[in-house]
Amino acid sequence: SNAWGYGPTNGPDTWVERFPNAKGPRQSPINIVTKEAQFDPSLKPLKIKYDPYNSRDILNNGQSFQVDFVDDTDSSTLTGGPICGTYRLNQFHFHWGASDDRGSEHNVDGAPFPCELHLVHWNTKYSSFREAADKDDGLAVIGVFLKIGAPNHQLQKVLDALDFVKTKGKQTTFSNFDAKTLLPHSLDYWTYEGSLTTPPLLESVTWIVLREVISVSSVQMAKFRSLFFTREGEPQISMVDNYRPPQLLQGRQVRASFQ
Ligand SMILES: CCN[C@H]1CN(CCOC)S(=O)(=O)c2sc(S(N)(=O)=O)cc21
Ligand SMILES: [Zn+2]
Repeated sequence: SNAWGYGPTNGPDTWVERFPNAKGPRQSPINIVTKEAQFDPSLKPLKIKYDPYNSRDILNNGQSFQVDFVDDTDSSTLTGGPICGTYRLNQFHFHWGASDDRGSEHNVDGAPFPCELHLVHWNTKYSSFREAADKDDGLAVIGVFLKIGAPNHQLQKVLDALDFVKTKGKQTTFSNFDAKTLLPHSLDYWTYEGSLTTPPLLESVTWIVLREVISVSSVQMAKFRSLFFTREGEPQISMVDNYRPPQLLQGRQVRASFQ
């Protein structure tokens, strides 16, 4: 099928054929060169308020798995930081590799991490997530790197649900999950103007990449890799290496919230 993906015939290098944004001026992810990220004292601290009551379900969408949130009120929001106004949490998902030496989308000083968490928020100046998704200031995504170390007990709650969403299209209820428990202690961040890292590659994302990592064990990484890109009953293709490589900065400035 001609659907986009991460394989040899439909992967990131082929996306430009159907999604011309791939050649745009503000594409993501990027390699963050820490020495070139300029401290900006005007950047505010991130203010993150997540209500566990809003978590709804977990879904294998055939490219990653995501935890969806009810976003019809301002109970799970992101404010402050580089953004103006209030952005609501819509979903979070991950990108990971076939082995621990790769998997993240952003790189730091040329190095990838085994996994990267994305928390996707939309600007409430627009009437819905779908309306916000293609506006210059429509989305704000918090990126968190995962590094191999001690098992992450908060993450384990998410991983335990993966047994029920092994194949594309599967979803199950996932309630009462506090996404804040996935964040590191420090909310120091790098920020730059970018895009979705998957088709349609819309240039509508203010990226907020946290400097502090969270831990994940190698056993937990194997659980991510137990998922499939494919539907039940189709020949199985393991869901691994679902990351886009870094894109050209094209003159953009990466700012740091810390010195
Ligand atoms: C598999 C499809 N992924 C995308 C689906 N959505 C786009 C909806 O277009 C109308 S979305 O806004 O939820 C996001 S955020 C995101 S990333 N990796 O940049 O954080 C990718 C996608
Ligand atoms: Zn993502």
